[in-house]
Amino acid sequence: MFDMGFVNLLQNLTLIAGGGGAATAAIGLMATLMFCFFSYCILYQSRRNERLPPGPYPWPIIGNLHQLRLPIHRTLRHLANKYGPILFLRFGSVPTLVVSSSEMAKQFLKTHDLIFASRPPTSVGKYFFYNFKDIAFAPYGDHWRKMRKICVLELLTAQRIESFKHVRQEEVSAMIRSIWEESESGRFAVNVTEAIYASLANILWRILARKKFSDNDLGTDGKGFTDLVREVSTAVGSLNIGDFVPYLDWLDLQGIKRSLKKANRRFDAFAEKIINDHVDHHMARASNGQEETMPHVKDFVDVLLEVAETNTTDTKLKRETIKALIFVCLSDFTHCHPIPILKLERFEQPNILLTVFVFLQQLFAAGMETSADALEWAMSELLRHPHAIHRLQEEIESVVGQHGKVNESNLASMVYLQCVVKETLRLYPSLPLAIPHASVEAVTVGGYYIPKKTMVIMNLWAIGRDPDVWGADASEFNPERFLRVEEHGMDLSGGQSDFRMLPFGAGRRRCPGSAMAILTVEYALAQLLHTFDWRVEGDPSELDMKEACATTMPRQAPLFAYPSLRRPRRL
Ligand code: HEM
Repeated sequence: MFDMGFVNLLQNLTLIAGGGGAATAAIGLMATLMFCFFSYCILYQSRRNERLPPGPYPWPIIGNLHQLRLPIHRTLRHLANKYGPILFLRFGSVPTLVVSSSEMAKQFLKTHDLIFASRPPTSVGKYFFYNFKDIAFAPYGDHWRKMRKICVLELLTAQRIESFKHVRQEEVSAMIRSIWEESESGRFAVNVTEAIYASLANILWRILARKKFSDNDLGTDGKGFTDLVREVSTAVGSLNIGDFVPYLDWLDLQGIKRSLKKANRRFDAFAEKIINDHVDHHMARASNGQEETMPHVKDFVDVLLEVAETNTTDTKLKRETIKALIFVCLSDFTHCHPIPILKLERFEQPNILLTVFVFLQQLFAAGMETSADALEWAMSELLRHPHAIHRLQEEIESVVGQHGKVNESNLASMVYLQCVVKETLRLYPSLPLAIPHASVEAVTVGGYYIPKKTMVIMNLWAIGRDPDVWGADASEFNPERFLRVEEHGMDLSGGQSDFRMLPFGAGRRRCPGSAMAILTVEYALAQLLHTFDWRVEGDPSELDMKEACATTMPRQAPLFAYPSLRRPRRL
């Protein structure tokens, strides 16, 4: 993510430095350079007085950005090996701290959690997430607290997750069938990566909005959902110069702000369609008297609309209006259409629908790729370690029998499966650099002065592979390590005191979706291995394991493998 952005960034800096002939740009550049130079002098005056953590010396304007290389988490670990587990850098003019050990992570995410619970202001939060109306990019404060509460108490509760059991069952079974069909009964290798991503996207869409969406649901002109996700992903994955060199922000050199605003408009229209669909559905059920007689499983949009109805005074007002309008419409149902209701509502009270939109987008983004990445890495490592596959298959069979189907309730008895998933997340945390934190005030940590508004990057990838904690084989896939007493029963949710690995972060901003993610990954993995034996072309130990550099950390090359049915069965 950062790397692509960095390449763009350097290109753009070179471009404007070249003049381009535009008088405005030239004047802007001169002013900017002078401003940067003086800011730089002032900042480094303070650096001499305070004991900042160690780090390489920054260049004017771009700071240490020129030192970032692909993949960024590896570069940052390399720098940490040289300068220490808290490393001070400057991304443009933004003071940036990289934390690379579990001991230091504990200082930031436990001892001083409150000070580091905010987020740096980025253009993604501003232009795509409706000026930080989301949860993941929102600064610490009232809005974030409200969003977090809705997430934890309404959307991602154990009960709610359980209520979508049938969705996971149906979609994982559909994935298994499609893998078998695509391989033409095991004769051809299948694209396991593609199958996993499609299945997890279907699961998440059904949890969020009741139905799966295809490209055509967004647009039939080839500008469908995939295109939108790609557009946003590119914008999110680009390092916006303006975020780090604020004096250049107004120039929008890479066109990122334009692109985010455009993507936001397209997503907004799509999300509105989803809401319309929910109002339609609700009205149809109400008119048939089904709301009382046939309760249905509520998806996240249902829950959010309900929360909006009951939560606060202003949202209540809006829901009352909706109810009144629905009532009016119901009194003459045949002549009513829900869309005008929503148009009117949006006009009157944009905040509630906005919250729903933002939640939809963000939970999809946060939940889909992360879980899919974990599953594809687990499959990749297992394919390289046949003894681990064998042990896992034996365990699954001992719990469900040869012909039985895996049930989510069986997972608690599958200890080795849990070890495999933990080991995968240790080596391949889906967000290798978490989501940047920001300090809300100056503080001293580990004897070093950390200025206010410092961006803090947790190198979760480096923490999970620290040989001081995990031993000389820290970079090896060895699920058995989690059977040892010290690691057995290790809780990954980040809400406890164990900081040896942090795939879901820790403290106030830890991932609220960890339980759902682990359940989905364990269940899908168990089904994939209980149904099929797997092999790859050539020597499994030679399987390409390079990671791609995106917002998350997927495989660089898709995983292809041959499935063969373990027992004759109907799929
Ligand atoms: C294997 C799967 C997943 C991994 C490895 C993962 C990891 C993470 C990490 C590292 C963070 C940042 C923590 C920090 O800032 O310190 C995060 C935040 C977040 N995750 Fe996940 N996640 C996963 C799945 C999910 C799922 C399934 C959902 C919900 C559907 C979800 C929702 C979120 C949200 C909303 C945040 C922002 C929290 C905040 O800023 O308060 N994640 N996740």
